[in-house]
Amino acid sequence: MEPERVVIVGAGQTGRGMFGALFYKEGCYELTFADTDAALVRGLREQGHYTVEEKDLLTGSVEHVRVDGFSCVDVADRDAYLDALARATYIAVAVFPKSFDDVARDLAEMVRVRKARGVEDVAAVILGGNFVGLHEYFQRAIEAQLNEDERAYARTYVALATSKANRKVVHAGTGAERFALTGDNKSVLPVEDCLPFEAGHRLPSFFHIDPDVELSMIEKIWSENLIHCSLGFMGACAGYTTVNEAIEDARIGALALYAWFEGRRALEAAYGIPVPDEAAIKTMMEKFDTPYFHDRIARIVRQPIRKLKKGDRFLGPALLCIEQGITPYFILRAAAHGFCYEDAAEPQSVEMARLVRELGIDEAVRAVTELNPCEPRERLALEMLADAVREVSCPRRVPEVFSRVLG
Ligand SMILES: NC(=O)c1ccc[n+]([C@@H]2O[C@H](COP(=O)([O-])OP(=O)(O)OC[C@H]3O[C@@H](n4cnc5c(N)ncnc54)[C@H](O)[C@@H]3O)[C@@H](O)[C@H]2O)c1
Ligand SMILES: O=P(O)(O)OC[C@@H](O)[C@@H](O)[C@H](O)[C@H](O)CO
Repeated sequence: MEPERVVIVGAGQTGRGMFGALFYKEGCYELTFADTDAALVRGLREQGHYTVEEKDLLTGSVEHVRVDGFSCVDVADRDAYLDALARATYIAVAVFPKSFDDVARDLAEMVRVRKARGVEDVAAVILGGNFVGLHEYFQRAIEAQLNEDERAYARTYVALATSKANRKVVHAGTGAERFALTGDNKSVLPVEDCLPFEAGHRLPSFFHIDPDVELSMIEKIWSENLIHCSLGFMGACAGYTTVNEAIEDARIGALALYAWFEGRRALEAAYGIPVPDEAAIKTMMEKFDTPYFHDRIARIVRQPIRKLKKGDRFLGPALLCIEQGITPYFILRAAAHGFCYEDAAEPQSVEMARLVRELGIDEAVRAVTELNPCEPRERLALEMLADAVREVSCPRRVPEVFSRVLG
């Protein structure tokens, strides 16, 4: 029997370091990496392998996984790319939200190719990315491009499943071999319980079929990513370069934890998800401050405008807090730091600084977050966030007339 094929869309850190390594270790799949970055595709193809360092963040023990025997395809090479998609049993997507529409367009084209070929084997599209509502977003975006027959075909033979791709993976850095990655060693991938394979079909052993992955994504993004980015934003303002430095600054560590608590209390009130106990909190903090991994703040805060939008790691839990009668003081205070640092190498931070300069704080906060001032809860979040930006940026922004009075 031919091996099942896997296409990984987005051959970056998560694509190679989590999906790639996990599928490779199964030992029974034919792997293809697809990417829009022509140099990455060419380089991976030439080298023919890459290494992932899988680390236990608490003990420092390490396993090196050398991934090889894969193919690579440039998304611009349409025939080859669509052919690979059409022949795959699993398609794992690991891109940022700004690329979701492009990937949805390609998946819709894949549906047409499969239908035209009369393919009746199921394909499972495993969606990854820090985004609340992955399944719904892709379903809408794909179906919007299909006619009624194609939609009916897609609903029968192409399953979309949200997954919680939560391995922390970064480039291995200077001195390491080209394309090498390093990260934690999470060995399971929670996957939505909706794969319509026939009875007896063997799923990858690392799939952990979960009845409510969308809710665990909400939990992950609105608490773990919330504290991560709170440390990142406040750390960036303090001039730190790694999350370890930020958490070792007792004040920043405590403020980030308070933000996390607000999010956790809201998750408990709204969804009944218990607030983790002290031991779990200690482990989480130890993993952030591990001596074996130095996550760069520049990575943690990348694309700050995305991170400050309505459903993401700050405004998602902040609005949930307001809905549940909890004041999201520390969440919005941490978020405010995103408006108060400027990194010339990060286009979205440069853009935010421009918005604040040209529009003033209130309008800049509205433009970045896309909160609706006519909706009472969103209006409260907007006003609290704008005031927090005023407070956090105070020494630099006190109007001249006040500073003269205040001396
Ligand atoms: N790195 C992590 O630790 C981590 C952990 C959990 C979740 N995530 C999430 O995974 C996603 C990817 O993050 P990453 O760190 O791997 O980023 P990355 O930049 O390393 O990889 C993204 C890759 O996608 C490619 N790409 C962009 N548009 C594409 C398209 N239309 N088709 C195919 N490829 C395309 C890019 O060229 C790039 O190689 C994000 O949503 C991120 O939030 C990352
Ligand atoms: O990937 P982003 O940019 O959405 O967020 C940066 C980090 O918080 C994130 O990559 C975490 O390391 C990851 O989500 C861990 O599961």
